[in-house]
Amino acid sequence: MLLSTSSKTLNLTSPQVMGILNLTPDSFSDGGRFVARDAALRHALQMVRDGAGIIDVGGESTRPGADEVGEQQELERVVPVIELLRAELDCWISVDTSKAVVMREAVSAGADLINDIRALREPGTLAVAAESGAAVCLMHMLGQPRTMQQAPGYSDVTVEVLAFLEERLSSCEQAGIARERICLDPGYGFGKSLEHNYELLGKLGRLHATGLPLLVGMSRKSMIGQLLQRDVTERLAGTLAAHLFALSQGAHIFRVHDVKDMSDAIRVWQQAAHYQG
Ligand SMILES: Nc1nc2[nH]c(S[C@@H](C(=O)O)c3ccccc3)nc2c(=O)[nH]1
Repeated sequence: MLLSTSSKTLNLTSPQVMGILNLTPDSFSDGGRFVARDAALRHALQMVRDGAGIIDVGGESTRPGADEVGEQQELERVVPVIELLRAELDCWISVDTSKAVVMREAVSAGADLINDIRALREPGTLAVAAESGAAVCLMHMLGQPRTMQQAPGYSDVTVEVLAFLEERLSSCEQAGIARERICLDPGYGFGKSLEHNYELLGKLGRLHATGLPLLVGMSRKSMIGQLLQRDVTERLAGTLAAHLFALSQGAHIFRVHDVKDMSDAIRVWQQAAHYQG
């Protein structure tokens, strides 16, 4: 299975680790320690050495209740770092944004993948993504980050997430974005209760109905913390378990903070899976 841009292809026959590069002062787990650009570059270089095939650059915290970040502020955080990474790294670079202008400038600066938690529903984003030639990740979210965790409700979370992603898929195809450029993400932690998240993980295989690559991101999230009663610095074991379960269900891309640990876990899992009956 592959994920393509208009000029590059990512080979997904092997699991790909997406390393998180938070450039936000209020990002809930890194506490903004990577705001300085050289620190961001050093962290990205280390994540590539540790096995990351994609670096995900984010300038807007999507922490529930987080304040919206302005366009100019997000541009100033994200674009110079993507330029720096592009000059130094051969890996894929993704930009975690929902703003059309940030998508356009980030791809111009060298981003290969638009990672939009709002699945290209904001004004102008479908057109910008289509003309950018970049790959796209469409993620499910119920509501908006400020309110999404207040009382999320579904009749069948897996059915509804799949229906949402298929609707966004057809909007993308109508806008001229080829399926080969698209991967899908159930959006763990985005408008889901603890039970919704685990049902969505247990039934992740249902999303293969789309025939598209699946990206999952559960790293250090409350679905781990609430279940285990662990704070954000103590969620590595739970994060690895959740992502290896997703791998066993055929997921392709894993968005994590702890790249070295995820890379090691994948290698051990693959060594055993190689001999499976
Ligand atoms: N595609 C894709 N992009 C993503 N961006 C993020 S923000 C997330 C975090 O853990 O950084 C987060 C979620 C909730 C609160 C704070 C931070 N999560 C995803 C994901 O699950 N999938």
